[in-house]
Amino acid sequence: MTKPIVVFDLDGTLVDTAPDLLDSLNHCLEQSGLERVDPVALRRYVGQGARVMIERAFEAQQKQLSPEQLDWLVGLFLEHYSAHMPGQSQFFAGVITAMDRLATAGFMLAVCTNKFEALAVKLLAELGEADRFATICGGDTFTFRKPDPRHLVETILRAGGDPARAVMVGDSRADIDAAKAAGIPVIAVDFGYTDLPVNNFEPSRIISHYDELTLDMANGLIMAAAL
Ligand SMILES: O=C(O)COP(=O)(O)O
Ligand SMILES: [Mg+2]
Repeated sequence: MTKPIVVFDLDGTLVDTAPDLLDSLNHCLEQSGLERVDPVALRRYVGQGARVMIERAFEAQQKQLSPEQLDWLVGLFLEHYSAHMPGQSQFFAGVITAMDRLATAGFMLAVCTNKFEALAVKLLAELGEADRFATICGGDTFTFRKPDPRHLVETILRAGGDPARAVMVGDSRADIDAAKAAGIPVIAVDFGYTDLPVNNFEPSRIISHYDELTLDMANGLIMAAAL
């Protein structure tokens, strides 16, 4: 039988990337003559990739943004973010041990993120963990991205997994909505980047630390989904 799979979101779920996203976003805003944003505001802008993050920051300051200027800023963001990687970004507490536990028990692991694929691969490689994932799919890997359920389903298929034996772990509405629309159970972490608390989006489970992501939890969710 196909191995079961756990698919992780990246920003705010696997890795605490906020300080570096904030630095690079503020670099872009400064270059455009806008005010810098703080870590609290950043949580409202992250989740749909860099392009949307920049658009949201402009909207919040009621500043116009032409398509050409947005393209230029996305390029500037990529250049700055990529050059400073891995910066201050770190895996969340307990997640490496949790992934070890899952892999030892026969689970495949994958990443489904709205970050650009190249940035996600580079970040995980620089943190020394890219090889443990069967696949790393970004917001530009397909023609659709979370909350579109196909982003998650296609990630699972690319990893060689079965969507009927899968669990998603995420921090935002996009993750939870994608998983629910795909009929895949979803564990939400409550320490990630979201403006509203994750319980509003009704995930299958909520955890506050990766010690709570046990084999029983993952197996139980897959079994319940099959009923
Ligand atoms: O960078 C973003 O905006 C979103 O990235 P995530 O899907 O890994 O949370
Ligand atoms: Mg996230």
